[in-house]
Amino acid sequence: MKVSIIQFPGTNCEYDTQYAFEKLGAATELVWHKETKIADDTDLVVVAGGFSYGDYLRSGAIARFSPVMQAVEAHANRGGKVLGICNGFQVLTESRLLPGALKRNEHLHFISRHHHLKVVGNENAFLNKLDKGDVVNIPIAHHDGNYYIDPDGLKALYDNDQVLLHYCDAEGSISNPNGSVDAIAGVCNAAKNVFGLMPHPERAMEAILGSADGKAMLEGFFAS
Ligand SMILES: NC(=O)CC[C@H](N)C(=O)O
Repeated sequence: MKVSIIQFPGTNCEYDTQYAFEKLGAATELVWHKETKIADDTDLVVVAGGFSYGDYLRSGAIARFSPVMQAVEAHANRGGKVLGICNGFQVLTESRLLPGALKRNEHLHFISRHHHLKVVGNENAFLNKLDKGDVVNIPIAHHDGNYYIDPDGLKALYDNDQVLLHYCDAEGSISNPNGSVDAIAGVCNAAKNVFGLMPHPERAMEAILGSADGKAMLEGFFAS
């Protein structure tokens, strides 16, 4: 499996992402945002987390215009898989490759800690190694993680199994750290080849660092 990881000025999770996928056995390449091509044989494009363009204007709003995003869009439109983690999720919503938007956290604070997530949708190329209702423990680190979508859009997401993850507590009851609509932590597009989430599975690859639950999430891509 080959994974292409996109870097913008201000991206800071690309090496963690590379480490995580290589640990699972993938070959990886880093792709600078000025590139206009991504390797034709890539199986997965990951838009990594961080603070692209310093989060000026709005998180992801400037990165969305980088040259590489045309190649990411072309890859997605061919049915290729794309995963956006945290700032990558913000870039994908700004690009309209994913529905909804990420607003400033409700309480206006940056949050950096582990948080539990409940699997809502697993019939996709991302979370198929987990069962619906499974609870995983994954770090979050953001100030703009407050997912918003209007009521019609929300209904469409549930009708089409596009809601992937809810924020919850260790027992699986809803626990919303940032004000997201329905405590949504991750979604996919209607075609189910573009995925985005605010939490960082690439930072949860070994128990000694707090959790290895990220493995089971990312392993889904190896199954399909
Ligand atoms: N860890 C990250 O990717 C940070 C995401 C984003 N820039 C925010 O703070 O909301």
